[in-house]
Amino acid sequence: MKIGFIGCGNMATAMIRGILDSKKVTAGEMIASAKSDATREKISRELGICVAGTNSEVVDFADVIFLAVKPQYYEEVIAEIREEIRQDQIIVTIAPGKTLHWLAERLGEDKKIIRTMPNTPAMVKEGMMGMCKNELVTEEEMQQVKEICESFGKAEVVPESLIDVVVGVSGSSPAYVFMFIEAMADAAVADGMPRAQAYKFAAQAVLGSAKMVLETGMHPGALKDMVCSPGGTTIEAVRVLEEKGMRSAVIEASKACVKKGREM
Ligand SMILES: NC(=O)C1=CN([C@@H]2O[C@H](COP(=O)(O)OP(=O)(O)OC[C@H]3O[C@@H](n4cnc5c(N)ncnc54)[C@H](O)[C@@H]3O)[C@@H](O)[C@H]2O)C=CC1
Ligand SMILES: O=C(O)[C@@H]1CCC=N1
Repeated sequence: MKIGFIGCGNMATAMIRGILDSKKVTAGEMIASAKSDATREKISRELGICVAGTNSEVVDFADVIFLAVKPQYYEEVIAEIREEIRQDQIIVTIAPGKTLHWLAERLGEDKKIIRTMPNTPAMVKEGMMGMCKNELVTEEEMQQVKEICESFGKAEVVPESLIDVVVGVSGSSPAYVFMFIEAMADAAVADGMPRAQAYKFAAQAVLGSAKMVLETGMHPGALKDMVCSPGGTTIEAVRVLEEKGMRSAVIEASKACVKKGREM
């Protein structure tokens, strides 16, 4: 399976690295287009894949084509490649808001389309992707693309009605988690810990807590209770977090994120 990326910024680079490292696809079976000479030189040097100066070259070469440009460029890129896409190719989108219906209207109703939402932890092969497809993509093709995407983390098929929710819970949420880590580290710095050490302690606490949720299968509330000793330190922190509306802030932020995605 030959894989192409139109646009090669943060997300595409992370995904390409994962795919190459998995050895499911060789560098010779991958291509990416980029607009500037500087980006083309960087992709070629860092990833060793074929680099195209035009999006047509990607369409000409690949069986599976990831549209990895920002949502505001989707319309223009689709108009550019629409006539060149063959019915046996699969278009994979990674932008929020662009529904299968919106995409089929522009790409053509006869085109195979998979709509996904990845996230930047793909850079360290700990990504989380939600994906859905139109009826022209077979179950076997979906499975093949899913396996490719699992080379940079986890991937799960969801109904299209949940893709906007995926943006809030995993597509955008790394940003909230980074803010949480930064805030915890700021507090540690305020109490005298060197900054680099503070980031390490805060990030490892988040990593370990996430692993506990995934690996124990226990309820997050029960895991929280295990940390809170009666009359101890943690319950004091929990009391202040509740007073400051932490849960509500996260829920409202995530709902604003999902709402924005639906409007895009
Ligand atoms: N950054 C993130 O955390 C996530 C991003 N996404 C989505 O992934 C997509 C890409 O986002 P990023 O990688 O963050 O953006 P980016 O800005 O890092 O990369 C986009 C690349 O596309 C190139 N580009 C723009 N117009 C082009 C054209 N006409 N032809 C070829 N290349 C073109 C740009 O020069 C740039 O290198 C977006 O749709 C975004 O919404 C999805 C999930 C997470
Ligand atoms: O902020 C955004 O619009 C993109 C989509 C999910 C993460 N970043």
